[in-house]
Amino acid sequence: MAFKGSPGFTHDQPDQIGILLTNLGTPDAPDSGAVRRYLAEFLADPRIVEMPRWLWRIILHGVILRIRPPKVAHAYASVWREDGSPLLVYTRKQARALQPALENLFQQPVTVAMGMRYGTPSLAAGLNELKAAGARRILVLPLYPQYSATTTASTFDAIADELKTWRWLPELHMLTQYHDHPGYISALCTTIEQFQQQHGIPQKLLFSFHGLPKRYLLAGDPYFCQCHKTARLVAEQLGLADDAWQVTFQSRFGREEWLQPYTDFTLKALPGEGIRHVQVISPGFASDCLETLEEIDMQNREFFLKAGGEHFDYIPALNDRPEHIRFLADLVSEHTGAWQSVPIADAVTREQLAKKEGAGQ
Ligand SMILES: C=CC1=C(C)c2cc3[nH]c(cc4nc(cc5[nH]c(cc1n2)c(C)c5CCC(=O)O)C(CCC(=O)O)=C4C)c(C)c3C=C
Ligand SMILES: [Fe+2]
Ligand SMILES: [Fe+2]
Repeated sequence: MAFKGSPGFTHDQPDQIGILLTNLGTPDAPDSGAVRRYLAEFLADPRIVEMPRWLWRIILHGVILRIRPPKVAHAYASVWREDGSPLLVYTRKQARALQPALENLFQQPVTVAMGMRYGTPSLAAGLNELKAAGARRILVLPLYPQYSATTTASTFDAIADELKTWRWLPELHMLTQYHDHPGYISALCTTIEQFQQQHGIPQKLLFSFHGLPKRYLLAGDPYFCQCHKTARLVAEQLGLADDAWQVTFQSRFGREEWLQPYTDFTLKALPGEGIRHVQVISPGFASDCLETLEEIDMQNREFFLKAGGEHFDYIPALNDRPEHIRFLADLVSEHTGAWQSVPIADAVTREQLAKKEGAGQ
């Protein structure tokens, strides 16, 4: 087999630092065809659905990809923006804002690229963008605060698949979680406090995280515990009473039991317990997306109000809020310390080389 060469590199280029921000991915358009292509790639990932392949292939292609795409495309259409899918739009904004923040911090050029685990732009495209920019030290930062094999490890699989084809590997570091990082917890507290200054204090603050089959927790996935720790740290920092907050899990898929309690069941039950004003935050989503804007802010809002609730607020994701970008820059800085101290001036730049040649040296 032939390994891909590295036309982006020559030996005289400085060893830049490159950051690859990654997220889950989203369809290219809010229509059935694009959603089917996206779901076919997403749901074929063995990290997402752990089931004998032959059986899953029959269910996926025989049932799910025939029934689900039109329904899900309709949901996407309800949150689609002029500039595209919210998940992609916000992740792109994060990458664009992070680059100057990091250059300011490091006082040296840094390239930030963005890639999606499923769909476009792919993780391979992001890695190749960094390579073309001369980045020989690459930090991969999946925007998943809580580790799960379904998301974080799956991102690693795709990074490894691409790097398997490279001849000259970069120095590589991949973050796997930041669920209890003080900067992340503080960014969440700031966004909650600012939101509450405008919307008031609810009777209950719900921390709603994307769910997983309970089987994955029992098999050792730390995701459930990390979600609980994130919520507890935020509640502690905000000084919330025990009955003023709760952790729930959303976005169930399929028939087996997922992590409990379920967000939708909880919101339907809360008015009966005398809770008329809730606020929901989804701290596991670094960027707003279908699962927050449609599932929480539309579907679950309706469940709560129909059950007798009076006031429902969704607190937006951290997205490109300044405190989020500052935190991400600090996080990257903490994990690239050694790289920052390796002077890139050690490598001879093109300009220096040209000068030397010009001077006949
Ligand atoms: C089928 C199993 C699924 C697992 C396990 C799962 C885990 C998981 N997902 C996210 C984050 C996101 N998921 C999103 C959408 C989405 N998730 C699943 C299924 C599983 N997710 C599906 C089928 C879909 C697509 C929509 C649908 O058909 O209902 C999204 C939003 C994407 C977007 O385009 O906006 C995110 C983000 C996490 C964090 C996670 C495990 C921890
Ligand atoms: Fe409100
Ligand atoms: Fe999901």
